[in-house]
Amino acid sequence: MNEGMKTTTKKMVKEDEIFASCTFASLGLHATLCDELRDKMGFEVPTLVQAQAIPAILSGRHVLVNAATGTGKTVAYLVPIIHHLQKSDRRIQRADGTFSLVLVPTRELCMQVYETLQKLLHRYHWIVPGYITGGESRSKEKARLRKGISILVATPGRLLDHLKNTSSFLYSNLHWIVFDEADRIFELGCGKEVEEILDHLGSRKNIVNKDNGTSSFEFPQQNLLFSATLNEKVNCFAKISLENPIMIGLDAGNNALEFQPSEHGRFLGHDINDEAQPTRKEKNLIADYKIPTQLVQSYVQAPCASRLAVLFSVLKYLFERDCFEKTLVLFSTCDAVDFHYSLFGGFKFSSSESEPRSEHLFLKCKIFRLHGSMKPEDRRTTFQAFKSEKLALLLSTDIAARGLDFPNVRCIIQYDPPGEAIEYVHRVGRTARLGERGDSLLFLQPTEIDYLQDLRNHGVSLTEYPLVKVLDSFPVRGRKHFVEKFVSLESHSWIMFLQRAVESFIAAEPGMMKLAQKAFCSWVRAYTAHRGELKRIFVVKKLHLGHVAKSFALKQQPSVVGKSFKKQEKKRKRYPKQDVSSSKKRTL
Ligand SMILES: Nc1ncnc2c1ncn2[C@@H]1O[C@H](COP(=O)(O)OP(=O)(O)OP(=O)(O)O)[C@@H](O)[C@H]1O
Repeated sequence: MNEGMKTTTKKMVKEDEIFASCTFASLGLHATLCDELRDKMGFEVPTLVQAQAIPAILSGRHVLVNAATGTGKTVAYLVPIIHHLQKSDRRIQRADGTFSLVLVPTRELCMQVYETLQKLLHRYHWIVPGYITGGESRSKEKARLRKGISILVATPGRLLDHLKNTSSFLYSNLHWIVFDEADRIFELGCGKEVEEILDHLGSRKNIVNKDNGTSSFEFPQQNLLFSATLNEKVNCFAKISLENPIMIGLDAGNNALEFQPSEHGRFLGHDINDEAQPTRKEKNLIADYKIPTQLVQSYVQAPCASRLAVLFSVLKYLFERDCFEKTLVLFSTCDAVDFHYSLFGGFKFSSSESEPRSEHLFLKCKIFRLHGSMKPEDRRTTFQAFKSEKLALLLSTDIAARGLDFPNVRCIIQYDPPGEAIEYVHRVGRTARLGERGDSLLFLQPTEIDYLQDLRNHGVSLTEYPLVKVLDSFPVRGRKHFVEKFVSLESHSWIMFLQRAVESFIAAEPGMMKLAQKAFCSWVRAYTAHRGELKRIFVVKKLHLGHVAKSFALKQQPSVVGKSFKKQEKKRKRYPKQDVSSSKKRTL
């Protein structure tokens, strides 16, 4: 382990691989905005992607940006929009309604973009930022929309709701539509919503433009697509919605992607949910993923029955020996997050069984949890608290996997593997941001090891984490143990000792037992939801339910689990597609 995370985190990136050798002013931005970037945000020079994207957006062309996680894409699209709005001949007013729409896939990302906007607009009180997102009070949102929001950040579902039901929402001046995390927006079943949104915006725009051409910009409406990963749906959407776009961050070969001539602003009549077969060129576009070069990526091979004890040990090691600042652990379901949150927060332990009074909390760091079934208020509090903590652990579903910018997260642990390799990229992208150091650790069971090949196919390779050294560093019953010959993880004395202690803790706490059983059921359900090619790697039939039970510190597999699992399997066979998408949504 010492050789693992600790030494590898020294892998650093050179400044000129992240930052450009020019100034914000030289990109054509207004002097006041440059001051704002320096004084309010602390940004002295643009990042490489900002140096490319800002002039491109200022030029009025459609833009598609593909850049690694944590390279400053948010500012890259917000700043040119603010530049145009602040220099408009006639000061824009709230009564003018919405000029720019930023679509994002999650509530947390919505808040994050909104906060950045607030800072950037500090000196431009007449440009009003706002957000609308699921889980908030509709009537308060309606009131805000009625007053007028110049730059609106929104999640697709709630935006569509207001487009249909809030007559006072004025968007006849809409000039920019930004798709942040574009590929994610088109996944999660949002593709249809996006199409409907564009339908509303497109048709209304035509009608209003006929009556009053209030647009004060010299170029037509701009569409901007941003993501660290692209997929076929984005390609398909880009082809029909971007006219003669500037493409940034696509390799020379990929730039050859042929864009069909399209009527400007034409979004409709093309179903972006169609499983269109990508052409060879489009396949090239999604072949290799951009991962921060300084990120150190490892995997650990842990048999199912020992997974929990391994996770516990790695976390203890990270916080106590390596003094990692912040760590994010990703799970496949909300129930799994709840279970581990309660367990990690309550599990006390003594390394000597004969002295139970010397028990102390096993993990001594602050622990947070984040998932889609929490109340919006709790989600917001966690999000803010984890941001400002110096040393903490966040347990989350994939809700934290995209776009979120938590400072000083040093390690990402994927306890449950992601689905598509694309998700792997975004998950690990929560660390090693903007040239900072970072580590990631992917848990795999021995039966899942082919997943590494799937990642390699996308140019992502991982090294094995030196687990045994970590385990050997923990004393059992007050004594250091030295394993002469390593047989198997399950028979490692520390793992056996810890597993027994956790199982006894769960057995003695009825509340914990319930959480464990619930988490178990949904974990198995989520496992069945792996799609396409990945079904070959994450084979449900290979799961040993007794061992899975152990990974939730249950001494045996509860009968209810077996029934639920069989029912789920039956349902899956009957409605394969429907089941997959609904499971995928539920996990957030
Ligand atoms: N020019 C700059 N100088 C210094 N810091 C910057 C600059 N631009 C952006 N940042 C900071 O870099 C971090 C990453 O930015 P941002 O969240 O926009 O990245 P991203 O590319 O959108 O990442 P992801 O793909 O994960 O969404 C943020 O903390 C942001 O404040």
